[in-house]
Amino acid sequence: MTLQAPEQTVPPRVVLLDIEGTTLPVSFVHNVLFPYARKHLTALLTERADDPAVVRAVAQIGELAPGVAPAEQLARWMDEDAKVEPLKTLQGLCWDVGYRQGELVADLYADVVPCLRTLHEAGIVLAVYSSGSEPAQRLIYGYTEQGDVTALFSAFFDLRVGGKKEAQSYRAILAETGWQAADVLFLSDVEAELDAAATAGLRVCQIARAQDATVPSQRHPVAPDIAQALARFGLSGNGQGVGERAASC
Ligand SMILES: CSCCC(=O)C(=O)COP(=O)(O)O
Ligand SMILES: [Mg+2]
Repeated sequence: MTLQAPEQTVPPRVVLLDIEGTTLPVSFVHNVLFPYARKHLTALLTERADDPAVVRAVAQIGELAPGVAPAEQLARWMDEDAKVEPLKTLQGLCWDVGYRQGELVADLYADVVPCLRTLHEAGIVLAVYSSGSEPAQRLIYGYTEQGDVTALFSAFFDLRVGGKKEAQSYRAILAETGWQAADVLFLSDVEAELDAAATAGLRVCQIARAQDATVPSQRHPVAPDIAQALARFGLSGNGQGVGERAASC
């Protein structure tokens, strides 16, 4: 049997989680969520033109793409899978209707909820960092097959703090929360995001899901699921060396 040493002896106090490709299959985002938003976005722009969130998003589109019709610019961004705030805000508004009407239910990976529940009970702080808007993140965890699990999370970060491939965004999260960089473990499937988080001093591990065919990182620790990532960082079920923060997933 091969024993793998934990990445560091002191386990993290905070686990910061990406969504797409980490807790939720990429296919759910690209084959369910994005098409749903694409289908409903144009109607949303007209039917909710007075909604302050829509007004603000349309104004942002005007600043980012002057002279382009909002619906046209949104279509371009969706084609490119651009991570821009007004698109993410408006997609979130579309999904809000879909979840409330029972048309959408977040298809989280099976290991996610049991694992996060155990961590939460062990006193580990859980937080989300996704390009999807904070309301969209809350919807995902509010409408899962296992029910509403948003209470497991202490904080939700979106593009308000910056892009996920920028080290400055992770520094902004640390500044806002007061967390120490070395206490935070960031889990993501995207190597460039891990690079940025590591540059800001966070501990990182790639989640390389077989279902998503994630290409394993050559630069960072890699695990096939969240439970095995946590075990690498001393948050495993055997409790060795992690005291009250021991977690079993
Ligand atoms: C939070 S809802 C859907 C995710 C999304 O809109 C997206 O662009 C994926 O972003 P991530 O940062 O989670 O890869
Ligand atoms: Mg991801």
